[in-house]
Amino acid sequence: MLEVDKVGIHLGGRWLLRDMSLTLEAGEVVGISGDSGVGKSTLARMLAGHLAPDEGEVRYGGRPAARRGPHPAQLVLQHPERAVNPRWRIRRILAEAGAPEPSLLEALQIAPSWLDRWPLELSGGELQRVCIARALGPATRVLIADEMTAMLDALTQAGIWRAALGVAQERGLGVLAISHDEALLERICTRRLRWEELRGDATTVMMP
Ligand SMILES: Nc1ncnc2c1ncn2[C@@H]1O[C@H](COP(=O)(O)OP(=O)(O)OP(=O)(O)O)[C@@H](O)[C@H]1O
Repeated sequence: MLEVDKVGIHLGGRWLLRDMSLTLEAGEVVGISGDSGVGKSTLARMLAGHLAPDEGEVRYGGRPAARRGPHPAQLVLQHPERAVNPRWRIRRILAEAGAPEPSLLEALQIAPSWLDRWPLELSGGELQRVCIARALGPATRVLIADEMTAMLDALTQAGIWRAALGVAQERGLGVLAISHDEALLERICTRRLRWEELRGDATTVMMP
């Protein structure tokens, strides 16, 4: 599904990431945790095709992502308001990934009445559901959640993860969850990795 093979990223005159490897199988929910500033978000951006690696290779289903068309790995960030155009109505934001399936909107509990609103007219949790729906277009194989629910209360956080993991499981997607919230990762992940384990002789930590 996803193979990260000894990738490195050189930014700001230094190697920010080097010799990082990781595999993610269909249906897995892999959690990555690590100290602040080590490069987790940079790795997430690279996996979603926002940044090219300076060495190594990332493969999706055995080959690099196609240059055209939707990227197979889609990234959802912590702040949904920074991930949408504030001058677009929700309907148009969702349409960036093609017309969303009504069943997807239902699974994420996106009310039809939201579609004609502006981003500012939704709560943070509601707007994050929209961003997740946009990330779960038909071509998506991997969902990368970078502190996806960090700013939300526990109840909203649980509801959003339940919905996102339900869709991921139904479609056999791989999920990479990056978070400082150890309790959350323990709840949702099938496998966990500490940042140090992505380097060189990686070993995995299996969760019960
Ligand atoms: N374009 C860039 N040029 C130079 N340095 C950068 C660039 N982008 C990020 N960095 C630096 O790379 C380091 C890693 O940033 P990143 O956001 O990936 O860390 P992180 O592990 O996700 O941190 P946190 O857990 O605090 O979110 C930081 O020191 C950041 O300042």
